[in-house]
Amino acid sequence: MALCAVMLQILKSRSGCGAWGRLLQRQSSSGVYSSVHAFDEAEIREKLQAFPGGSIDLFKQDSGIAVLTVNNPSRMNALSGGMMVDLEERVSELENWTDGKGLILCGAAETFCSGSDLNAVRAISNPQDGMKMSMFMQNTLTRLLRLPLISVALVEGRALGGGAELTTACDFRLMASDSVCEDRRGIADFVADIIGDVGLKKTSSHIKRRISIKSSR
Ligand SMILES: CCC(=O)SCCNC(=O)CCNC(=O)[C@H](O)C(C)(C)COP(=O)(O)OP(=O)(O)OC[C@H]1O[C@@H](n2cnc3c(N)ncnc32)[C@H](O)[C@@H]1OP(=O)(O)O
Repeated sequence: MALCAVMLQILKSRSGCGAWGRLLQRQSSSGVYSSVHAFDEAEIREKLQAFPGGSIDLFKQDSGIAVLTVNNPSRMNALSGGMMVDLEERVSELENWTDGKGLILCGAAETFCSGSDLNAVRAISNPQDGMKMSMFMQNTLTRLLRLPLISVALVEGRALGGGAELTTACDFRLMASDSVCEDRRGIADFVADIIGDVGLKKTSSHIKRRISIKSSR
């Protein structure tokens, strides 16, 4: 994978100095929602695990660069419930990786991610469970964004819906020339999905810049 090789070189050569060094000093922290918001993580984990399929694979290299792969090729790397739980666990692992410098987030089989698995989304049919799934993912993506690692989303093929959101949890997006990164629900929903209604009022400018990937293609 040529793009991946280029990113590895850039991360290896740049990490640990100047602005990059400052980025590395960011501290991991907890997500947005907790029991204060009536969020019961164990409950939603159990519900998500009822929708298995695919995996999120983490490969930590001795160089300090990790590769996180969204792996569900038969569904264009759609995120099943089990993969959402996997992602949270891989983020926890990265939060505890003291030797880490950089992270490449990519999809298997030369495509990025076609969003949430529509079978799981359809099955989670009531608004309460939908909200809990959204809170779970917002917590995970917030923690991914706050990792003290330089992170790059390597986009080949399609990054759609939740797949496009996933790219916004990285510091940078490197896109193949024929790749597509879009959310068909529109910018407002896109923002709301990432940070939620409460967070919307506090949207920081860097998040707004990330959203502009939709219109920049
Ligand atoms: C946060 C909210 C969200 O993320 S909602 C989900 C937003 N995403 C979408 O709406 C994308 C839905 N998928 C598509 O539009 C197409 O499958 C895309 C990705 C464009 C690929 O088209 P094409 O190259 O023709 O392949 P295909 O449709 O035959 O797909 C191959 C198999 O993969 C499956 N697949 C794809 N995406 C999903 C998905 N998000 N959830 C569940 N399954 C998905 C297709 O159903 C198809 O499966 P099968 O081979 O028919 O069994």
